[in-house]
Amino acid sequence: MDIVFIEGLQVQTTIGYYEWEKKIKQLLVFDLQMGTDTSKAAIGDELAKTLDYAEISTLIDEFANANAVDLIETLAERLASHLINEYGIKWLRLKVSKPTAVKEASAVGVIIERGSKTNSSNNGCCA
Ligand SMILES: Nc1nc2c(c(=O)[nH]1)N=C([C@H](O)[C@@H](O)CO)CN2
Repeated sequence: MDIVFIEGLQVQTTIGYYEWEKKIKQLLVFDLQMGTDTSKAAIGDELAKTLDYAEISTLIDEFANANAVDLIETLAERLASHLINEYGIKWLRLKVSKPTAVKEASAVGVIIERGSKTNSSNNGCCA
């Protein structure tokens, strides 16, 4: 399986459990790996046949700003689900970091993996 990735995508948004957090914007950083077959785009040199990382970066910014939630777990889960449904992604790994949340740490956050890397056309054998 090939991967299209986005690393260090910075998004300012409203996120947090505490009341004071609901009145401000804070920095989130997104790292995303999406399993795909990049050869389909490479054969004809066609953007339409791959996952457009620029389009998906814009989508992540808009999604985070349209979905104010308490926990980064909730944002990560909803975003992963949206990407899988919208782009037919079979497997993804999403890291959401909140760099300013704990002053003693450079970043805190969550990493989730959804879907399967197994190629369904070979009956689960020998991925
Ligand atoms: N596992 C998590 N722990 C915490 C979260 C979170 O989203 N997931 N959020 C907070 C607060 O919003 C915090 O960021 C305020 O500094 C605390 N712990």
